[in-house]
Amino acid sequence: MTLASSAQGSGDKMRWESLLSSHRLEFRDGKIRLPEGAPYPTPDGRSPFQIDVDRVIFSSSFRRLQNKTQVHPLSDNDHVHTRLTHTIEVGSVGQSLGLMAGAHIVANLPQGSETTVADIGYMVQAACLAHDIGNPPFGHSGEDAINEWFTTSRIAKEELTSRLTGPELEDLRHFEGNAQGLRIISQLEMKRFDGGLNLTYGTLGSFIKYPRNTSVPDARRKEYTGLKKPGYYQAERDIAFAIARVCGLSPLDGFDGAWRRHPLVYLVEAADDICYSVVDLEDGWELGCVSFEEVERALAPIARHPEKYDGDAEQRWKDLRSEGWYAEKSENDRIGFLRGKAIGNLVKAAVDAFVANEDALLCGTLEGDLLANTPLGPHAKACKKLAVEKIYNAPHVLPIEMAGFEVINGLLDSFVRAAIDIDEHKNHGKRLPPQADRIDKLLSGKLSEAPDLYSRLMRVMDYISGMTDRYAVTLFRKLQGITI
Ligand SMILES: Nc1nc2c(ncn2[C@H]2C[C@H](O)[C@@H](COP(=O)(O)OP(=O)(O)OP(=O)(O)O)O2)c(=O)[nH]1
Repeated sequence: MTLASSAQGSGDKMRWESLLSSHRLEFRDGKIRLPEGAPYPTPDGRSPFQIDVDRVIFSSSFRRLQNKTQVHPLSDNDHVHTRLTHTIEVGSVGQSLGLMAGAHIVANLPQGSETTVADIGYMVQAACLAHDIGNPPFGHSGEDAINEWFTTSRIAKEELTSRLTGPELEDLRHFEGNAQGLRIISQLEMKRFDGGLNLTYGTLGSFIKYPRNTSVPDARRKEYTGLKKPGYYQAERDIAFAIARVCGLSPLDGFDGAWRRHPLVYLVEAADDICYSVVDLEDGWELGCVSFEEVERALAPIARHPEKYDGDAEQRWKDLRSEGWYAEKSENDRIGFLRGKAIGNLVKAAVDAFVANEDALLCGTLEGDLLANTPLGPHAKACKKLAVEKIYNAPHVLPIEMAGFEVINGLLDSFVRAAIDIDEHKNHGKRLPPQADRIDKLLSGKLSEAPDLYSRLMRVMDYISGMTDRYAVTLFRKLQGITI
């Protein structure tokens, strides 16, 4: 029996009334103030979750996604996706998923509930708009670079191991865009270290894709989808516990601070998967990594006649090619047609799977993600496989990712050195080296005002991971004396 299927009985079943909470994360005197009584009414008649959408969109971390890598770092082609265009698309698909699944959820809520279908659309959209907000420069290779530096660099091994606790070290060695995202929306943006964007618990619960900390051993990550990656750091432990408590997430037995996923996480995840499994192929074709025919063969079984789910994929591609109206279109138009149809069909299939598996979602027992539980799952998986084989490791991607690795290593060398020197200075009254002083000023004094070394290092991570690709390269060059 896997962990996913081990929740038993109605005692373990999560309840929509708590999962859709419109109470906001709030702090008083530096501590979380758990909600009491009814949520405050919104001042202007907007849905509380629409306010979440607006707060995420107007945050500076969201704006910086425009110059962060989706797949192709620092591309000269203005037509391929950045994290921002990807995020906007995920928000759009997420809203549709939320509205369609929301119609089913709201129809079955107890009488007197005020949650509307539109609320659920906004809730999923807000979580979608935030889903990549914690991504560092250079995408996944940026995450790898940070983790490798904190595991293998001389400074990390010789100077940090003895100064930090085990869980603190785990946070730094497992930098993860998802955990950083929670930190951004709940701590760093708007009200700094005072509840951040003050989002609703419903949106925060839908955002935490991996409701566990960085200390879960690698060997246990496969036991449940929600354990795959870290979703929060020690610094956000109280916030994660508050989200779990207010939303009523079921605890995962045998773990300290891990819970079953909020059911709407599955819609956020599906929106992300739907978008990138389709458009990464389109971008790959645009940049010459895959041929038009490869993309067409991959998308045709999803775009055409999805009701014939068991049909022969090859035959469906041939049927499509033989249709006169299609054959007359340009390749660009054909890609546009396939994209639109494929996304529409995947959305419908995901909503069907959500409704069919609602009980398992509320019990936290669904195995795998939502798309894997649809008849289109294998075709979506084939799209991802093609992207992994031919696009993510394309010849133009790898050298820039390697350069990104060097950039992040160089920045961490300088900034972590400064954080350690500032800590020594604070603890032993030593003279602050001039470079540490400059770096502290660059971060507006955030390193010297932090209470301890762990907090200083987290602020270094906030600064470096918040950089856009271009800013990281420019700053690195300056620090190396390449451009003054
Ligand atoms: N250049 C490059 N892009 C990648 C690589 N792996 C994934 N990507 C791209 C593909 C997608 O557009 C995007 C997200 O892919 P992932 O499967 O890693 O993310 P997923 O959303 O499942 O991760 P998450 O669970 O949200 O952390 O990043 C890689 O090795 N190289």
